[in-house]
Amino acid sequence: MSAAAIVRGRAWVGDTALFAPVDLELGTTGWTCLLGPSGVGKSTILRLIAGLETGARFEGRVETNRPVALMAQDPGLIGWLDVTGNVTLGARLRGENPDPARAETLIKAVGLADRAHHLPSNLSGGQRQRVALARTLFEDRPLVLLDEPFSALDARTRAQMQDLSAHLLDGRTVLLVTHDPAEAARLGDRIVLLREDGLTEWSVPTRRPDAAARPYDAPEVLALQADLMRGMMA
Ligand SMILES: Nc1ncnc2c1ncn2[C@@H]1O[C@H](COP(=O)(O)OP(=O)(O)OP(=O)(O)O)[C@@H](O)[C@H]1O
Repeated sequence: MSAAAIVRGRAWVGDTALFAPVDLELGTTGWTCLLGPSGVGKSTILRLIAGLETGARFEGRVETNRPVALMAQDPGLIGWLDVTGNVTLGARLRGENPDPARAETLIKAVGLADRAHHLPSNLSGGQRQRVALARTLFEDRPLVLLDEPFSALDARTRAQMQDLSAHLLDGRTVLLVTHDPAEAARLGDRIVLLREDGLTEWSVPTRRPDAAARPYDAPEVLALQADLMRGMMA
């Protein structure tokens, strides 16, 4: 299997079809942005790839051939661990000795250096989301699934975290679920829209620079954003 992940099939919740047959193949590198209306099944696709329980019945084929990190919508932080403890949780659960310097660098990179020893209850929603992002980046996996990872962030911080993620996840396979056409226009090497009738591949006219998000104010990015918005409104 040359792809990093494959999802082929359809899903039901109870007797109701969630989406028509989908055929999604993720390459060995690059960002695929998945957009679509609320409740259509985007998180379900991520959870299927991650091998986790979903609320849906899936008939088809799911394959992955590399270690996965999933950042779910809910940051899922452990309340009695501080920021550093949460960022290094996965490594510690696996019985590894997490590299403190790497954790510190990532915590600084997400703008939380002065919060490293705070508990989640003392953080804002956006700060908690950045802890979850740092934890996902700390996992250092070749296949990374991000479910609305920047949704709680202000516009400036969101752009900064998009830049950081594009840089740190360069060369990985990333599947990003987002509701934000501007985000997809900055980050997508591929953009796919999921609707009840299945997946539609969106044309992405410009190549994304290596290890960088597209500039948020570039005319071609604004045009792609508008085009996506029109597609989502249709
Ligand atoms: N644990 C569950 N049990 C039953 N139904 C569920 C469960 N989780 C999700 N669903 C249903 O499955 C459908 C798809 O949910 P999913 O979270 O995949 O949608 P989504 O496209 O990611 O939505 P959003 O953009 O709002 O996050 C929804 O109708 C939801 O109500």
